[in-house]
Formats: sequence, C-alpha cells, structure tokens
Amino acid sequence: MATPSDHHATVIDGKAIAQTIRSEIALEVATLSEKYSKVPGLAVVIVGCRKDSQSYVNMKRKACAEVGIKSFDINLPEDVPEVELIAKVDELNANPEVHGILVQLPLPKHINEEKILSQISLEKDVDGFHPLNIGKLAMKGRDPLFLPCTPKGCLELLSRSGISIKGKKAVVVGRSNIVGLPVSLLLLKADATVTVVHSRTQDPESYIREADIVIAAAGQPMMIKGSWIKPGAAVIDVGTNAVNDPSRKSGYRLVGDVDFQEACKVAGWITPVPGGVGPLTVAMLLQNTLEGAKRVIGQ
Ligand SMILES: Nc1nc(=O)c2c([nH]1)NC[C@@H]1CN(c3ccc(C(=O)N[C@@H](CCC(=O)O)C(=O)O)cc3)C=[N+]21
Repeated sequence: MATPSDHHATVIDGKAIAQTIRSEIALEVATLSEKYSKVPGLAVVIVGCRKDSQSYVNMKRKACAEVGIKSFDINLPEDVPEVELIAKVDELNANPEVHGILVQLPLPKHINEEKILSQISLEKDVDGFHPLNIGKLAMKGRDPLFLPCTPKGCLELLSRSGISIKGKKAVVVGRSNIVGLPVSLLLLKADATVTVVHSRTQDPESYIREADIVIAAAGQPMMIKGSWIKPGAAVIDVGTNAVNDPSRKSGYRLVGDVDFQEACKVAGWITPVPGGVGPLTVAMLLQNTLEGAKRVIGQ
C-alpha cells in the first residue's frame, strides 16, 4: 500500500517549458522578419561589473541569438554619472531598432533607480518596472503594456502545468518590487485569493500551510520546510540563492527558498532551482520584446 512517503510531486521542468516558448517565439520572429523586414531588438544596459549581472546578461544575449532577436549590449562603468545613464536611456528610447530596454538591477547607490526606470519609454519597458506599468498592474480593469518577466513566468509555469488559479488560496512569500509585490498583483488579477507574507509576518508558516499555490520569493535559502506545505499544493520557487559548496568547482551551488527534498514528498507540483522559474524569466523577456516589436508595426 502507498504510504505518504511514497508520494512524489510532479517536478515542473522550467527549462523544457522555456525551450518550447523560445521555439514559439523564434517562429514568430521569423515571420516578422519575412513579412515586415522587422527584427525585434533588445537593449540590455549594465552599470558596473557585478559577476552575477554579467552572467544573467550572457544568458539573455544567448537566448536572443537563438530566437533571432537582435541584442544591444551597453556596459557603463560603476561610477557613471546619473545624467549619462539617463542620456543613454534617452538614446535607446529614440533608436527605432530597439523595441525593449532592460536596465540591469541593482544599480550603484549613487543612481536613483526609480528615476532611471521612469525614464524608459513605456512602449519599451519590457521589464515592466516603469512606475506607470506597475500602477496599471495594481488597478482592476487596467492592464500594463508589459507584465514583469519573473511574475509572468510564474503564471506561465502554472498554466502550462494545467494548474488553475481562479478561486485558489495563493500565498506569496516576500514583497520585493521585482517579484513578491507584482506576482501578488498578477495572481489577484487571475482571481486568486492572495496573502503576502514577509519578514515581519508573525507565524508565516500558518498561512503557507493553507495555500493551494505557494510563490516563494523571499531570497532565504531553504527557509520553507516540507512540513509547511499543504499536501497537493503547487510550489513555485523563485529563490536563486548561492550557497557555499566546496565540492563544486565553482565553490557554490544554487538553492531555492524551499527545501526541495522535503517539499517533494508533500507538494502536488514543485519547481526546481535551477531549471524552474529562471529560464522562464528569460523566455518572458524575449516574449515581451517580440510583443513590443509587433506593436510598433501594428500587429
Ligand atoms: N532589470 C532587471 N531585470 C531582471 O529580470 C533581472 C535584473 N534586473 N537583475 C537580476 C535579476 C535576476 N534574473 C535572473 C534571470 C534568469 C535566471 C536564470 O535563468 N537562472 C537559471 C540558472 C542560472 C545559473 O545556473 O546560474 C535557473 O534558475 O535555472 C536567474 C536570474 C533577472 N534579473
């Protein structure tokens, strides 16, 4: 007879789903080029030389090349004056070959992040981080021009795994501007009943235990234990935490915000780290860039 410990969650293969989406995008990009001689373009701006930023940007560049999106890489020194960064954004706003602009976060302390994000043309805000796009995300009956990539990726993983959101209890762990807050707004738009728990929540576990859908975006390695998960729940792990691992050549490995081994025994579905949400973030960025290019030609 099956015992509870025999249970194993369906592991959602983000890498494979992202690959499928990239093929769909590649087809559309090809059509756009043939019919309208239009090649979608994405500009990625990095300030300084954080190692993790460089590696994300390399992944984005590779993904663009694979689907036929033209990428523009702009590297600015760590100490670039704010006015120069603004001038660069303006230049990209005016460049007709660029349909999407991403300014890699975090920015150095001397630069006002909100000022830069507000400067990006709404029509090219493929990150969905412009305050107006976030405002529209928060309003009932309104939609932003672009949905932020990681939150959109989380919902895409749910829908492509056949998990419905409407009427479900969703718990988002974390309230950051780039994931926790926007994903909670997106779930609300999709008719979930949403609870956001965060570092000041008393007894977060008690909320998570009730959740049909858990979105873990706290940035705390393996903080969510298997015993906190409701049996059969869908668990989307957005955490990408580097932890020391001397047995690796790199000296570290990536772990999520969820204790994956434990949670597998209880959850209905779970995303791994790496290979879960991360690849979707990149796929959604490509999708947004394609959408931006299509809008320009009125498609
Ligand atoms: N303006 C802006 N937009 C962003 O979207 C943005 C940003 N700034 N700053 C940094 C974060 C981080 N981020 C990731 C994207 C892909 C993976 C990803 O694909 N990760 C792979 C693993 C990568 C590896 O092995 O190192 C995975 O989870 O399987 C991770 C992280 C986007 N970010």
